Amino acid sequence: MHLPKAELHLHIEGTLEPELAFALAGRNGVTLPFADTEELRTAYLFDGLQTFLDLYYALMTVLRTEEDFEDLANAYLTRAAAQGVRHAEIFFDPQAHTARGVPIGTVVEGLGRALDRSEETHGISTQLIMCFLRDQSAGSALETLEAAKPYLHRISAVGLDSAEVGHPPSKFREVYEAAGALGLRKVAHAGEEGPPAYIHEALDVLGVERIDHGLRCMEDPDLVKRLVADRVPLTLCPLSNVRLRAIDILEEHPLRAMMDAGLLCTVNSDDPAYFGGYVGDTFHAVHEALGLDNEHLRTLARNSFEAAFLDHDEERRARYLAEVEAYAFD
Ligand code: HPA
Ligand SMILES: [Zn+2]
Repeated sequence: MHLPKAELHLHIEGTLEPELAFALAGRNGVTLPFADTEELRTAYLFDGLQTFLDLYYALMTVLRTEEDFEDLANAYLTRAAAQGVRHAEIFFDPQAHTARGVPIGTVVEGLGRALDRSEETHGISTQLIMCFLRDQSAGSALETLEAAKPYLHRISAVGLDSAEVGHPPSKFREVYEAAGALGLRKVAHAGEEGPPAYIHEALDVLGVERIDHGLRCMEDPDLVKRLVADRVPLTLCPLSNVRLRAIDILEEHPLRAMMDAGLLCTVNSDDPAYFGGYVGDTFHAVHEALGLDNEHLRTLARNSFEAAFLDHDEERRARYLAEVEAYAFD
């Protein structure tokens, strides 16, 4: 679907398609524990976040050089452009690479090579969001922020991802304070598998401006009231929720109820190489499964630009919003 939109919840490592994974494995002399792309695809049956993460971390061992990260980002941007993405705020997981001996500079500079040319090549403006792995220690997150200091000109925000349950946002209070003091903006995954209390904590303790997922807010009516009143954006990922078994089938996704409740919902792809669709595919899927009409879809696109970190460039935001209003559905 070509409706102009911003993608605000996208893990660049989650865009690693099997074909590129095998190509990079060949280029870098890495042996994958799968014979071919077909055998790899059969591993894509997840029973929750952890089984997905195990494969996600295993596969990214093929990413080693700046060129690899550049190729990965270019492949994503090419697909995103074909699906109407005009602005992308892209997560990356530095600890997943530094733990394997790949320096953070290789990751950021490699991605940067693609992002620097993105507007010209793909017509997509971009930002980078550096995520801390919440199942690693708070000390490791602080070390990661320290290691990122030479590259902060390329990073606009910090985020929090990986295995959620048992790793509440409050564990990362100190590193979020430090990130805020460095002028970085703040988001966090919360309420994907974790309870609504984690969403409260992400807001109250970490001071985040957006909640990534936030699906489970619907269990807490007072929290919903708060998110509505404060217009806190939620970056929902419906196809991810189905594949990771947060909900059984897309037809049961609460997106429509969440929009009706007045929540500032956006729709995103999360890890599109693993979850069966890029963001335009996701818009199409919720249109079909939830009976969302064109005006619902336009609202989702409008919300994506409202929730984007474009405060330093309101002219650009206004231009994108005008594109949304002018879009003619076929
Ligand atoms: O959906 C996700 N949730 C948490 N961590 C992640 N890391 C990549 N994708 C995800
Ligand atoms: Zn995510």
